[in-house]
Amino acid sequence: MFSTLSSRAPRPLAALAPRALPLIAAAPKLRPTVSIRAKPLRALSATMSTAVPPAAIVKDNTRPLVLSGPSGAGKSTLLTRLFKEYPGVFGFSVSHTTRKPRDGEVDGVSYYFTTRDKFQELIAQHAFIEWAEYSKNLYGSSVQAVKQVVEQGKICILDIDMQGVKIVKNTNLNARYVFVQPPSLEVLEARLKGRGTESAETLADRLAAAKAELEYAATGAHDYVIVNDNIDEAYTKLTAWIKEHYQV
Ligand SMILES: Nc1ncnc2c1ncn2[C@@H]1O[C@H](COP(=O)(O)OP(=O)(O)OP(=O)(O)O)[C@@H](O)[C@H]1O
Repeated sequence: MFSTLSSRAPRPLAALAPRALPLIAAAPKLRPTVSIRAKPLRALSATMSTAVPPAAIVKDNTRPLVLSGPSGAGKSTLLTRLFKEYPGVFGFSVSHTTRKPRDGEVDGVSYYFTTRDKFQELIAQHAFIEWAEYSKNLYGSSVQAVKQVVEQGKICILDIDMQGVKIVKNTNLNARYVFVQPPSLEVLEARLKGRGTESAETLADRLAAAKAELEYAATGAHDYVIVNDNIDEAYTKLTAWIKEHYQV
């Protein structure tokens, strides 16, 4: 039930989702079936002159931005750069935890500190986008906490995996979805090895999960896909897309 994939310290909205939560599969995108070449020229020009222009993109900072992709695809690298370039514009939601506060930690700022019973209640209410257990403590990211970031006037970023994406799609958060894709599974493996965070076992788990992530992305579940071959180019694509869809 609990995630065993992550050997790193938990961070907001980056933990793995519980496998037991209900999943909603995304529908594949439909392609138009009418060929304009079948029409006579006169009809074609009439169609072109009366064609409805594509709807303008509405910039809406209240829509959370979901960044997903296989572990090692480069999400953290891109987000670190984004937060640095646009201080105060983006925010992560505050996570819930059952661990005790450390010196200096403030409830509602560092974490929402909660009891195990209350946490279990929230799980039963499907309040979490993701939750997991690390070192006998529960950590979770709630839909409500995302809304609080939006209420503060920040663009809420969710760095989540496929299971989390499916859950967010089943909420009223009205998010936008960007997928960060590695150039290949071989390159992904090399990057994960290079990061030095994985044992042989977690590496194999992450690569298996990566295949499922790529298959899910191939269904057209995301609004935009960035292949992270070169990090500078990937970052330029991300910021260009953000400027098109958000007021930054
Ligand atoms: N375009 C790139 N070229 C080469 N190395 C890269 C590129 N993008 C990221 N990396 C490196 O790949 C490793 C994985 O990147 P990162 O930690 O950002 O992935 P992630 O998607 O956030 O993974 P996780 O979900 O496990 O946190 C890091 O060591 C990072 O420096």
